[in-house]
Amino acid sequence: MKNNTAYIRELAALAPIIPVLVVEDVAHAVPLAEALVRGGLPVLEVTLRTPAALGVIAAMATVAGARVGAGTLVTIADVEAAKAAGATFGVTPGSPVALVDACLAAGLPLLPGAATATEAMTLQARGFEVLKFFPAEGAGGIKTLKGLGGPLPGLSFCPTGGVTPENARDYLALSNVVCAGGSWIAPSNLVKAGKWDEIEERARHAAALPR
Ligand SMILES: O=C(O)C(=O)C[C@H](O)[C@H](O)COP(=O)(O)O
Repeated sequence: MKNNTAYIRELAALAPIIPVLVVEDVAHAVPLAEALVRGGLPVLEVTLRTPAALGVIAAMATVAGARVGAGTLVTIADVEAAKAAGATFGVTPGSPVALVDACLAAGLPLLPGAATATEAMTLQARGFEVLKFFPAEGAGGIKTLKGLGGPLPGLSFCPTGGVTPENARDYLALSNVVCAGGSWIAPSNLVKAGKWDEIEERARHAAALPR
């Protein structure tokens, strides 16, 4: 578990924001990843929400500097497919035991999802120290993270779900937040329209957020 934590901490240290990506066309993968890396966001979470996602992961993995992970890991088959496609880390919205076991068995470093104290404590007992706080805004946002920080000072979080350019600064200012995830840097409409310059610009702003 030391390795898992070290790997996820290393990713979190690379940029304050992890762009959450929903990509429908494999042809968009390389220019999108290149724009995000150029903009200073090298850690990419490709959600397995589209039929193209595994191909997107494989294509993005060829981009120099990109650290490509798979999000929306929900089933054991997702874990195996993501690993085979070349994902170097995984992200789950929640953390059923069998899913966490599958990631450990696959040797896929994991940012496991948690929304409550019990979920966070269960993961901590298994050795995870950095968790995805999801869905961040829906689960109480900054107030909940502050609350968890009292009794669980050994845990760090990557809040995702409802993080925006407006509230990202406040999340990142919390002592138990190491980075945050969000879809605003590369929303589907900009990806579909091939607006790589606009995405790079959004990435640049996000990469400059203080923490
Ligand atoms: O599919 C997953 O596993 C996810 O990670 C869900 C994402 O966290 C949110 O969809 C991002 O939330 P927004 O930035 O509010 O759009």
